[in-house]
Amino acid sequence: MSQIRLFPRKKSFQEIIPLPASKSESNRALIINALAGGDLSNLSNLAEARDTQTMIRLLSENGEVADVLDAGTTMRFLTAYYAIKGQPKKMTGTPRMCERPIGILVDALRTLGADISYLNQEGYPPMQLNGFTYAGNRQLSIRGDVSSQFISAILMLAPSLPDGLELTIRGSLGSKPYIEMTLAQMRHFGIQAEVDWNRAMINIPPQKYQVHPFAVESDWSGASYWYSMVALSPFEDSSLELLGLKENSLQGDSAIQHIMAEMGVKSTYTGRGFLLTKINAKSSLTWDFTDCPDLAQTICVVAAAKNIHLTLLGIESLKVKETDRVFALQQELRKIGAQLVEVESCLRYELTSSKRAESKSVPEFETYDDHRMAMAFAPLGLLQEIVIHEPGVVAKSYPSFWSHVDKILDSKQ
Ligand SMILES: O=C(O)C1=C[C@@H](OP(=O)(O)O)[C@@H](O)[C@H](O)C1
Ligand SMILES: C=C(OP(=O)(O)O)C(=O)O
Repeated sequence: MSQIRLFPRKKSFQEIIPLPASKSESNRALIINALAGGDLSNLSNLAEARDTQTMIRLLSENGEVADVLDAGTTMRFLTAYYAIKGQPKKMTGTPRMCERPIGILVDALRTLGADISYLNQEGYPPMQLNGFTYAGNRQLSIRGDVSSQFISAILMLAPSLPDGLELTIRGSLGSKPYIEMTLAQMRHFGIQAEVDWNRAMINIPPQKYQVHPFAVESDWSGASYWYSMVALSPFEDSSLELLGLKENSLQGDSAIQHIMAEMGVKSTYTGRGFLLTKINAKSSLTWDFTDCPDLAQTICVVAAAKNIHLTLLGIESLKVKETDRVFALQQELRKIGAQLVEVESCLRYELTSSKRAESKSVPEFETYDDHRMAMAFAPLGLLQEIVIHEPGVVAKSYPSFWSHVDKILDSKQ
């Protein structure tokens, strides 16, 4: 079993972090650019994330099997891409990927004319894509409460359908900023869409994508762990400058600026990114994570370590991500004396922590095959020696994470 041991340096830090690029923007850019007929040189600053590197590899291969490993966007976006292109393909991934739902996307693709069969369990990968015969339906209704990735996947293909698409989103909608990111990137490549959020309708006439150069922004989800570092540093003059973040981002996780303003970090735009400095934190906070589910782990760990009473809303989608993140958080937060409790079935959780005692024993954190468990707990290494198991999980979104951590913490693999 591999592990990394982190030790506090007991002094302040002032460092520059060259953040990695966003895998969400990269994976959209790759699909859209492929649909536009552009080559890879058109896209700059593509993510080093394994999820993106897997997407690049699969788009360049002509094999019968697409194994996406544990990449949700890669699975959902490529399923729609190959299905509507009529490309026969077996879609598969890690055992966990085969437990993550895909039935809503498959049903929508079947309505449009895709021939898809499940190879194991109905509603879950692996699937066999057998071809596409357009069914003539330009109207499609899709549930929005399980994963926005199904909607993004369909939207990117919509301009290529013979009649375009009128998409209605049913029920509550999670991760909406990711859908807005999809539409913004489509717009960048020349696509006009009519969006009526009041009626939850998106109308996309049939159109051709135009090849335009696209530069991927740094990753705001990855930035969140550096916000934690500043929030948890015991030294008032600790600061970090995060490079490559835009003042007006397409990424919903840029909300970390506002959450952390309440938890002790001020963000100042520098023209090439953001400077993070320490300010006072509130003693309690309620946040709705419906729009930014990937920030929930980051925020839980900081709240637990700083004894901030946290009420979490909108975290139900966490159960179907890389792991059941609610369960994983409950198990690991206990090790620093914090309790994450469901108080209203799936709707509201409370995080409370007893005063964090400097424990004699070194806490060891499991990572559940989830990059965000490793990265969310790492900042605790500023407060005491800790161990993180299977640190290699970070490769999914942020392969250079530990080398960046070396700038402010001592470590031993
Ligand atoms: O579209 C995207 O790039 C993503 C959407 C979100 O998933 P859900 O829509 O399933 O919440 C997010 O959690 C994931 O990391 C990336
Ligand atoms: C949920 C995530 O990714 P995906 O769904 O694309 O696997 C994530 O990166 O936190």
